[in-house]
Amino acid sequence: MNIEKFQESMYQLIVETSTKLPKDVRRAIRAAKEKESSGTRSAMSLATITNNIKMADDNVSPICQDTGLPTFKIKTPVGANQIVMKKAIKEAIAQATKDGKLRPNSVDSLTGDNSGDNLGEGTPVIKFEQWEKDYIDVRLILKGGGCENKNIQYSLPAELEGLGRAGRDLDGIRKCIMHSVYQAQGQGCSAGFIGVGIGGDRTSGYELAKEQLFRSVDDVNPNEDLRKLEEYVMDHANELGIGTMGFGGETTLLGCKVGVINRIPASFFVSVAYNCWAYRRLGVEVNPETGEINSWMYQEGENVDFAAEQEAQAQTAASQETENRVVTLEAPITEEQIRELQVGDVVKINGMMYTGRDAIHKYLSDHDAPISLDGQIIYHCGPVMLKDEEGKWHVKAAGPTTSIREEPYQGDIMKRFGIRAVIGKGGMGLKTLAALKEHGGVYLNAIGGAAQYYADCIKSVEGVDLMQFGIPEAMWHLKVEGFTAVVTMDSHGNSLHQDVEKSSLEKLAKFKERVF
Ligand SMILES: O=C(O)C[C@H](O)C(=O)O
Ligand code: SF4
Repeated sequence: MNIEKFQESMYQLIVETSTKLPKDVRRAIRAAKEKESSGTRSAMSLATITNNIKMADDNVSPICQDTGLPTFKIKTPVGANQIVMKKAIKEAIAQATKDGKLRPNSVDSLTGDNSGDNLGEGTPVIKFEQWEKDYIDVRLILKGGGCENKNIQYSLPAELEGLGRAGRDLDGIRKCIMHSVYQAQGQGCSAGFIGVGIGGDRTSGYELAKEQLFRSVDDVNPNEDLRKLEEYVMDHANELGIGTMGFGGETTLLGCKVGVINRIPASFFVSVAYNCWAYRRLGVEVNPETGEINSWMYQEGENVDFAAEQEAQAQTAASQETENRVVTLEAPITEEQIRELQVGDVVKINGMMYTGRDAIHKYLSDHDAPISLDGQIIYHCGPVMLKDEEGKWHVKAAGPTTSIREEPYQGDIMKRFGIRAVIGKGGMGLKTLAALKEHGGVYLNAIGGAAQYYADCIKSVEGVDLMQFGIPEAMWHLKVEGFTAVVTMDSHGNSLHQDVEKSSLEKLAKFKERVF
């Protein structure tokens, strides 16, 4: 095979997957958008999401800054050399990382060192299988960490919150799936897609669940029981009211695909792979002699380019036609300014903010801050950054990361350094809520996955500290303009996340009765 050409084809596949959502996913997102009434938080979030999809198309830049753990599934004709193919894929991955199409995401689990090129022990994942056909089928999924953390595996029989007993039958499986959507709340950047694997052991069950994410959103399950189950879940999961980003709303789930394999008598696993709206998976058919792409997969049917939606959003933003109050903030922020904010307010930020995520929060819990954070804003974000020839940094993608991971540290750090606002996504817990009240702080929810939209709000990179933690984990000093987020936890003890969790649990309990 022409291996240079094959490497080029793999590079194309990687770039396309990271920057362009497949057609079936776009249609599902458009349908969700059409269901939300205008002016609501969910409608505003979906408008930002569709705008972001269009920006990623135009900029050929990552849809979301978390480009995940690249996972390749490859089927080859007998005799194809898998060793050289693997090497070419790794080189294509390193090149795409260098070009800012992938974030350096491969981290040594013991030392925390980022390899910088996405290559390392176990990354990327490349799985081969042989088949009788005469072409190579390569599929790629870039599934980010936030939604991966919301995967869940049930061992039946089980006692489920809100739903009671789930037994070893189709109805027990139904309960697990409904519960999996509930437990994800908005933290996996809902509205999401789920792949479900019934049976197997813990490993093959999860494998099967992930495999389902390679199915087309609008296919029909050939197994009659599973078809009914998928339809049931799609009909009812949205009644949980979790909505986009967990803001409450009409659409919580965009797709549900279920597969089944045999199990052994003692084990009965239901494994769920949760994928965010930024459902980046594509595939190509490759000629095994020339290494060229014969055709692209998931490209049937209508394409939605979201150009009209982007236009409409520009008009809405201009007239600020939202049912919420819009407040402009610029750091340093005073306690009085924070105390005025209420859950539901839309905040537009100008001026400085500092990124800080997992490594920084751990570091700040027992070190001094490299700069004064008094009155400042911390952004839970691990951006994609590129350095130009003059050594100047540029932001290529910069959406929020899941905030709940910082729950053990956040409140103490805000109090100790005088931080007034944190921006992230998915909300935080009771410890942080209490600290916000005591200290006078606010939690702002940005739209998860909207990495192009937020990169555009960042006007310059003014500096960086703690680079030893690697690009996603360093503390970037960012100057922003018109950076929009929603107050979802205020200094008066209110939390939209807590409210949505409570109401969705009540709604979940409605699905307790046997259906199958
Ligand atoms: O690592 C990130 O940038 C985000 C992550 O995918 C998340 O959803 O929390
Ligand atoms: S930030 Fe959200 S959209 Fe991006 S990978 Fe994480 S879960 Fe997905």
